Amino acid sequence: MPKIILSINAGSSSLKVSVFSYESSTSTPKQLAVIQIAGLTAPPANLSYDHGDTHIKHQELSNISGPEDAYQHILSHLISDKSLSELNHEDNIEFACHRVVHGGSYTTPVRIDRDTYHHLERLSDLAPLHNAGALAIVKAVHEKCPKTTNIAFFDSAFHATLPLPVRTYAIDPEKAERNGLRKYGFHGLSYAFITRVAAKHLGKEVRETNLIALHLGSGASACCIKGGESVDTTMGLTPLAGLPGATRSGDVDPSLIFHLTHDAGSMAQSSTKELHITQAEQILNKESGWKAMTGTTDFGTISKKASEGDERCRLVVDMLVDRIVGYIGSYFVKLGGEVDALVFAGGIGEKGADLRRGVVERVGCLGFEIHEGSNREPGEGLVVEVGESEEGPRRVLVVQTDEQAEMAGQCVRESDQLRRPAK
Ligand SMILES: Nc1ncnc2c1ncn2[C@@H]1O[C@H](COP(=O)(O)OP(=O)(O)O)[C@@H](O)[C@H]1O
Ligand SMILES: CC(=O)OP(=O)(O)O
Ligand SMILES: [Mg+2]
Repeated sequence: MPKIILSINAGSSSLKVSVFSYESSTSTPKQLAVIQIAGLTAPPANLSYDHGDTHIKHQELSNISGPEDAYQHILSHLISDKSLSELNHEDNIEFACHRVVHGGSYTTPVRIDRDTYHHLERLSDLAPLHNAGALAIVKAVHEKCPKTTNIAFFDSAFHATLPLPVRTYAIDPEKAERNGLRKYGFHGLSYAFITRVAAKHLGKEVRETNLIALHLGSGASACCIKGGESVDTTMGLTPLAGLPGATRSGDVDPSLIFHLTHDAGSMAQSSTKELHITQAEQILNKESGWKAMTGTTDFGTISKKASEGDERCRLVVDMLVDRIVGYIGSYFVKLGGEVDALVFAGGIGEKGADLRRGVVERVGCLGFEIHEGSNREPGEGLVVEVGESEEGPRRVLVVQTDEQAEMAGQCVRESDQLRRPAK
């Protein structure tokens, strides 16, 4: 009887769940269904579902107010789908894999027990848009599916290889050490997936592969990958640093916040007993980014309006391109010019042809060149070439990144170990 894995990805604007089956720890997990509720930050939320012959796209949902609600809805949907016979009861789920954005000092997946749960709870303040939602779902799985083993996979783990000078902030070293104040980096499950599939596509070993990878979704980041390992990334102590996002400012002068509000340090209304968010964090994480500049979090709409002459939308697109090319330049230097490919991924990276063209044109001086036809219509496939040159260095790729598949793959490989409670 195949075993079932539910792979749960709580992003800042969406909840994505993939259902996998597997036979043994040496087999490849088989994807059975993918279900997603998007638009959590821009109601109404909408559901998409793909399983066998059932394809639901953008079915509007009312009464979904957050990731926990979204999870309950997804679980009932999966269980009531009679054609998904492998999952007709909660007890069928052996593992639930949870994408937890901030893992602090954890560098490998961990089985979630009472201790790890409380440890992760304490990290929630560092990733206020993410960890709390993921933990609410862990709780829901624990209550609804008591036979399921919960495993946390960390977005920060891929960046455990960041060199000391890169991960160090120029602050008091003792205070930094005591409080864990350093660059962690995020979107690591996505970068691990991207590195593996891009290396395979390029016909190289992972340990020989150098990439400049861009994960551009509601949260956006870039990563410099040398010999298959992260050597720099744009997010920092929290996912706020680096590129701007849907509701995040990205990098600003740290003093700016004191000019934007007079009570930066007081607790925001959205704070709860479990989660402490200051006004400063609330404004920079939830009330900034392109939502603040254009009124929408949907970059597809912004991009379209920009091409129709809307000045604010044009500014948002140009600003994002400006920040991205700055990081590409920096990472190109860090890789000594030895770059196998520039990779676009995440909702915007995968769907935003105009943005890809804008970025690649600006880094033309480094030898990258877009192929207009394949960029417009990238075609199907996990890895697609959109650059002019399809051999040699300076390739431009679009990767359909899949954080859920990354977790399921790791879970299967380590299933014998993960099944056992920690000593
Ligand atoms: N056609 C499009 N062009 C550019 N961006 C798009 C398009 N369609 C969707 N997007 C953007 O993709 C983003 C969602 O990306 P995704 O990686 O799924 O997000 P999350 O951060 O929630 O995981 C949204 O900001 C959405 O606006
Ligand atoms: C870390 C992060 O920003 O994740 P997401 O893009 O899914 O919001
Ligand atoms: Mg995401």
